[in-house]
Amino acid sequence: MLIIGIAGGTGSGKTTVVRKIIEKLPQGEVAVLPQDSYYRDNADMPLEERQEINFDHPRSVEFELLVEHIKKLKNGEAIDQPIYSYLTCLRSEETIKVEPKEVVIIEGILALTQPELRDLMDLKIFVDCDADDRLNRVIKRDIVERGRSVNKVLDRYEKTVKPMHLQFIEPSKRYADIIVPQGGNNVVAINILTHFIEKNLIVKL
Ligand SMILES: Nc1ncnc2c1ncn2[C@@H]1O[C@H](COP(=O)(O)OP(=O)(O)O)[C@@H](O)[C@H]1O
Ligand SMILES: O=c1ccn([C@@H]2O[C@H](COP(=O)(O)O)[C@@H](O)[C@H]2O)c(=O)[nH]1
Repeated sequence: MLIIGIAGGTGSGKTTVVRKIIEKLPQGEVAVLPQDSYYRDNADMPLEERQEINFDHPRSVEFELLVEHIKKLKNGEAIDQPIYSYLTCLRSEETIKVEPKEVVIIEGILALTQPELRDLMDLKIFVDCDADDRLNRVIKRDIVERGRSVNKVLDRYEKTVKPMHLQFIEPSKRYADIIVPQGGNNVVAINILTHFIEKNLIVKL
């Protein structure tokens, strides 16, 4: 099993890079563990309070469960991956059964900040993108997909997203084996990564 970590700021293009890598690999070879699925369940808090949580701080994510799940997959066991909603800021009662695959991708803003998680990764990638481009994309995306207003997105960006990016995410770039500028648009980087993964699969089979 090849375990790949893909980190980078919000809106940097992590999900797009993952999608483009998967498209190029044989079907059914890849399992994706999005860090966002592991946001802690704060069902005991009212919605207004949940919406004020600092979701860009490592303590907001149940990394213990993510690490446990990766270890299980490595051990050949299936996992029940949580489902998280950005609209309600809650975990669903349902889960997704994820079977062990030849390639496991862990994708998320804080994926390279945790030593125990990094130690499980065979390849660490940081998707790099200018802050103004990321903010531009996040405004558009959060209005359409996450039920936010422009003011709400800008307010969160100033209060938590930007400071946490500078404190935790940007410094985690030093742990990356490969830094990918221009995210999903970087055809050369996507091809290099895909070839690396394919080569490792052939060696392991
Ligand atoms: N190179 C790009 N140019 C313009 N928009 C992009 C680009 N890459 C991603 N996007 C868009 O920006 C948003 C965030 O991209 P995404 O890949 O989900 O980033 P992340 O997973 O890092 O938050 C999505 O709506 C996506 O379609
Ligand atoms: O309920 C939530 C939980 C998280 N967020 C924000 O999402 C981004 C990380 O997701 P990406 O897909 O990598 O952009 C992070 O900045 C959190 O603040 C949210 O808006 N609502």
